[in-house]
Amino acid sequence: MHRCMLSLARQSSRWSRSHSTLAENASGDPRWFGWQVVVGIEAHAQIKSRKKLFSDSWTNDPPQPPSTRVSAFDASFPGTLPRLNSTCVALGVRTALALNSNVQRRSTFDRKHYFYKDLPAGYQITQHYAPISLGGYLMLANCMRKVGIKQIQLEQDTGKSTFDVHLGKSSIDLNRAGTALLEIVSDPDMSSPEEAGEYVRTLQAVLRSVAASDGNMEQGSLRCDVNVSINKKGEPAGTRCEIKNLNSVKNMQVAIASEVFRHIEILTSGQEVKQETRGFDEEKAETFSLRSKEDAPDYRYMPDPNIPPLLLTESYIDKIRSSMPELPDATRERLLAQGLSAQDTGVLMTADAGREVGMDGTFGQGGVVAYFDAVSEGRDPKIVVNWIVQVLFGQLAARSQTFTENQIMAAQLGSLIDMVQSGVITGSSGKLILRLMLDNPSSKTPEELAKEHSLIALDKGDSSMEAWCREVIGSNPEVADAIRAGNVNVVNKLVGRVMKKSRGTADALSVRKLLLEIIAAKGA
Ligand SMILES: Nc1ncnc2c1ncn2[C@@H]1O[C@H](COP(=O)(O)OP(=O)(O)OP(=O)(O)O)[C@@H](O)[C@H]1O
Ligand SMILES: [Mg+2]
Ligand SMILES: [Mg+2]
Repeated sequence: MHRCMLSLARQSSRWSRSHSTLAENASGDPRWFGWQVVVGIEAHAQIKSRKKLFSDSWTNDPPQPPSTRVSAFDASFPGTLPRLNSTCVALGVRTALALNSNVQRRSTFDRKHYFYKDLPAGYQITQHYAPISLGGYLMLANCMRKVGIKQIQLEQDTGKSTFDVHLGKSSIDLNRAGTALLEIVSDPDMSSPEEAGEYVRTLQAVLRSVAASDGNMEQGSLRCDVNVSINKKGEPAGTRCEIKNLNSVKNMQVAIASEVFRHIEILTSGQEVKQETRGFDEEKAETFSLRSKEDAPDYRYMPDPNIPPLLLTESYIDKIRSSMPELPDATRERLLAQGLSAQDTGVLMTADAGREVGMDGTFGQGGVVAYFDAVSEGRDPKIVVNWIVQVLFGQLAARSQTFTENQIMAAQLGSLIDMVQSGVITGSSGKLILRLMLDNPSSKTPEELAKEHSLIALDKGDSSMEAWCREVIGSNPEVADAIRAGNVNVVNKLVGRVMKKSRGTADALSVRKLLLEIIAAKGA
């Protein structure tokens, strides 16, 4: 990545040097003075369903040995027929509604033909002529932009082929073949790499909130093709190039910027941009040609004769509409209204790993926001978010675990927080109990653990607390003298020693107070 950024910086400075005259009448982005950038994104989201789009085969989650999750239909055996998975349709409709798109009462499936080793049928089933949903938009909060959605279509994923250079052999894995995808096609409404990045992140959050997809670019459950063109202000849109196979938001942004610089160089040297499909070389931070428009395959789209039109009733769509979960914009507003900082809200929402979907498309538990909601029920949200973000996330990170591995139940964390708030245990004992719960997950209550480990906070009047204070004063007479002479701050040295003796069960403020009382009484 470092190299990518360097290379971009190089290109950027080269450009601004050679075109400094344009800078004076600059319009828009200083990185490409005088030019307008247009970006449209085709996102392919893998639908989080346990079965494939047209077969009864399980999907490959968690990943299984190659070609063990494949039915005769996915392997394209003669005589097999597709049967549409209703969960995938429900999740498609849910996504469409979340993107303010118009769900079509009638949609159809088509065959898109091309020959590739990971596509046994020689065609992919998609919705070319009549997609499940048309129109819509996504609001980007930071850059204040409304990005239009052109359409959303249901389609099949392909298998995977890998090439072993040492053996000189290609291998095909059909586990992914036939898995359901949603292709979400945006309008060309974005005008910078950053806006494209925000679009993808916002889309990820929406997909996760409706539990339609994990939307993870690195793991391939969200794959984006970006279309980029440039033009001068007031002139018609330029010729677009489509960049495929981008595996992170960061790479996507670098690819767009490098593509913009490439178009500028072509246009300023008097040539024309050719419409192309391009790949992205991460090492060089550059795009490269895959095929030109002339070489584009003729997909010979035709209606799939084996799949009848998908007819959705208004009441079916309404039922899904009325069971829609809270969408990210609404969640953010709700958390902010509860007094959480923008930063904590962002952390909770970013960590919200998505929810499990049942076979019927119903939601289970699992997301960070749902966890926060459960713990903060009847408690101060700001205190709860602090425990989750600072303490729990910190401890999980120290164990290289993610939130999905968190074994502390919301009820356990809730009573732990109550115990600290009411002074039954000290804050440091609370953190210790949380660590114990992570190390040895069990259904034990924090109270039981506190008793088991003798962590119940000591009263100021507790005899052992007074004994420890006297002991510490006795062995540090010079500190006691300094305090009597007016240097009260050094009492903290003694507080630390008493806390150590109490193994954190004493409350620091009470210890401080008691120490000062004893020292003053002695001095009198
Ligand atoms: N001038 C342009 N500059 C940048 N992007 C554009 C421009 N015109 C259209 N686009 C974007 O290009 C994408 C076109 O996607 P679409 O699925 O409609 O067609 P396709 O790329 O030709 O087909 P395929 O699905 O086979 O890749 C859309 O996201 C659209 O917003
Ligand atoms: Mg497309
Ligand atoms: Mg395309």
